[in-house]
Amino acid sequence: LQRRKNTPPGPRPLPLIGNLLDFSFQRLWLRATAWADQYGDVVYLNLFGRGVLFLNTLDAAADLLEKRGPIYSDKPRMVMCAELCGCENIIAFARYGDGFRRLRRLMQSALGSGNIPSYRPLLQAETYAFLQRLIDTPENYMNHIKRFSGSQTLSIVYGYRVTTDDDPQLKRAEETLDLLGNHIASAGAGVWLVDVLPFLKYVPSWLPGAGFKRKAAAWKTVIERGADEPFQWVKNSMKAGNAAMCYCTMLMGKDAVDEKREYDIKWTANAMYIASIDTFLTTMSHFILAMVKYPAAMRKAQAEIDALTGGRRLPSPDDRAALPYVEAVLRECLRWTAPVPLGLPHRLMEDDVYQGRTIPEGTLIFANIWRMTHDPAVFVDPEAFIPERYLEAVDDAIAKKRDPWSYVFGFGRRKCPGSHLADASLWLVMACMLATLDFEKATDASGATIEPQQEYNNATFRIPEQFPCKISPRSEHAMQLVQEAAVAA
Ligand code: HEM
Repeated sequence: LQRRKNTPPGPRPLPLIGNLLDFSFQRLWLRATAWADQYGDVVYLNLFGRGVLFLNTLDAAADLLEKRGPIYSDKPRMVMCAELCGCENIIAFARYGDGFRRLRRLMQSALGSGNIPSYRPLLQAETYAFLQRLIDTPENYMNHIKRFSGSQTLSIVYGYRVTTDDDPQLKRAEETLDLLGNHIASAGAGVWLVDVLPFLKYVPSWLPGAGFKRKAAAWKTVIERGADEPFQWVKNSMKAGNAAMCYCTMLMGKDAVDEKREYDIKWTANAMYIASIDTFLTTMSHFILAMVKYPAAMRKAQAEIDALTGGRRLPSPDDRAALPYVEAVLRECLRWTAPVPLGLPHRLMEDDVYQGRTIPEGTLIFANIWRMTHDPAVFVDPEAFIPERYLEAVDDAIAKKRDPWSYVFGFGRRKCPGSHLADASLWLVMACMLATLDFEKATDASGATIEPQQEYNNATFRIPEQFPCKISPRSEHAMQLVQEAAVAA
């Protein structure tokens, strides 16, 4: 049993199954945080003998995932998801090595902070269209956010503009996400029998009991189609000479690219839309929730914007430095939401020792981002939405611990490559929503206020179910500004 090897503290495992009974795959971040309170900064469990480690502080995550990055950046072998269903081409599932480094470099070259200004016109066009839809049918706000995250991503990645809710490329993106989240990765949190007994990969598909292979073959077709179709669309537009500036055209350049580079561009493009849709959905729906629950913060942010623009125009990215309270609202929103509360698991590549305890090779490492963003020692009243906490003067060490950018995007060599893009896009959409819309609690037929309830049914992202709320334009003039901007974009 792994406990005998002087592993870090954690709940006592049972023979063979280890800590299986301690786990809950729904809201695992809350369970992991309760373990942190009981056992400390680093907590170790095992599942059928395989180690699972939770890093509960910024220091522990930095010590291992960043300073010891060369051995903490691998991904677990996922036979069903990665090898049989073809997801190994998607960077978030790629094993650590040369192929992974190639994909990473490619993404960084197009998504580094220096490239973000070139995406501005696309971000603005998508933001204005989204505001218009919110004004027209506010009761469908969750669908509008979904459509915004999907169409913004298709536009940035492929230069493809979505014009209707049932757009075929949007449907394709949704199909891929549904397949990944609800089918391939749903069985026991993504673990299939073939992951435990990899030799099953070689059994013929027609054998009874090999249904997983037939499923995998069908799902692989869907995954590949999700990557091929939009990429082929960009290539055709490039040939026709009417391709828009986007991630793919930026990397394809004017000269012919070799087959390998083209393959890498296609799959990183695919990874981008998979990775951005649910994270945006989670963050933006929590933003609305925060505005509904904390109207004083909303009013303060609106007053700051009005003082700058005089209500005569929409805020633009150039206004950012002049709007410190709006900046604090964005930071608090990322902290309060913690969109990916346990990050994505890394795999330790060799035995390691930390704080005198052994961590065995193969251990899955989770950064407990939820705990870091809700640690009462760092954030007073962590459950409350308080943007003012970022405006206090504090020393550098505390400022780093309090800065959500230090952890909500993960750590080390696998840290989110889309963080600069997410930052620019979220700032713009939130500033424009604050400038033009009011968010309030809904009322029922008798006029009584309905308190929004948060329900979460996703194991990886904190996507809330739609909650009742009232969204309305701040004024006739605000409506007009949105309309003009949406038509002009
Ligand atoms: C609010 C928005 C977002 C949040 C909070 C977020 C957060 C994260 C986190 C926590 C990880 C795991 C990092 C780790 O393993 O340590 C990650 C990975 C990733 N993210 Fe994001 N993300 C966001 C938006 C985006 C966007 C817009 C893109 C694409 C343009 C993107 C692309 C990716 C990719 C490709 C990975 C996998 C990286 C790898 O395994 O090497 N993300 N993200």
